[in-house]
Amino acid sequence: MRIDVVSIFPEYLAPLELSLIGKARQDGILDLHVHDLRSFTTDRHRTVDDTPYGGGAGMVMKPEPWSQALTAVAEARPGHQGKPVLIVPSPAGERFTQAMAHELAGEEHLAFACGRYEGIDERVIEWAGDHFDVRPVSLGDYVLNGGEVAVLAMVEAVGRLLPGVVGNPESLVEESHSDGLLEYPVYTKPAVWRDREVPAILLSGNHGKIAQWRRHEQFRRTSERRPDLLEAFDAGKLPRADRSAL
Ligand SMILES: COC(=O)c1cc2cc(CO)sc2[nH]1
Repeated sequence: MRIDVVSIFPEYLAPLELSLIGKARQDGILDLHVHDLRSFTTDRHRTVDDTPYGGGAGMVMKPEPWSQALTAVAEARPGHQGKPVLIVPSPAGERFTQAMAHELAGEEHLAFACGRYEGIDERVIEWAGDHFDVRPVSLGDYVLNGGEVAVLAMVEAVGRLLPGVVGNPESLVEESHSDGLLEYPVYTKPAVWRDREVPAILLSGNHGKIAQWRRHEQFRRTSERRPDLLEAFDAGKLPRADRSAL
């Protein structure tokens, strides 16, 4: 997978050189390029923003530098078929979910446009539709100062799903949201820690009972912390008898 990120703060993406994502880049699994939007300006001051039409506080990102940067990105991999996906982090975007992470992990080429200020001139989003599958995306119902932190999160969420990135692919199966529920609690040695014992079932060696206990805990946690997920969950997957534990 190729990933291109455009930002006025390219150094914000430095953490993507670390840990599993950094190793994926060294291993050639992930081909990540970060571009400074200002290198696509033509004026002496390398201007990327201006005042908003219609008034209001703050500044808006000018369209021309973005069109230059995104054209360069779209042309970066002429060999590959189809339009790259352009993710535009935005508080007004569709919600980023694990399902979307899985969907994006199947793409050949992802591009991320990191807005700052009050956002990017809307005409860029419209224009980009000729070159990209444009997806405004939000990490959640809160507002950051720019798209970079959202991109760090999304690149990690997507990158870790690529084959060869995490050591044991099994660990991707039983994690929160992989089956629509929150994950069960985990424990390790010592068996007793500060007078707190590990649930006895986990020491029983009875793998059927352990699996049942873990499933109960998934439903209990989801019911307590994210009832919205439970409503969305396909009730037919859990026999009624198991719900009695909730
Ligand atoms: C959860 O917040 C976000 O995903 C988010 C993305 C962006 C982009 C901004 C600059 O236009 S502010 C902002 N917040």
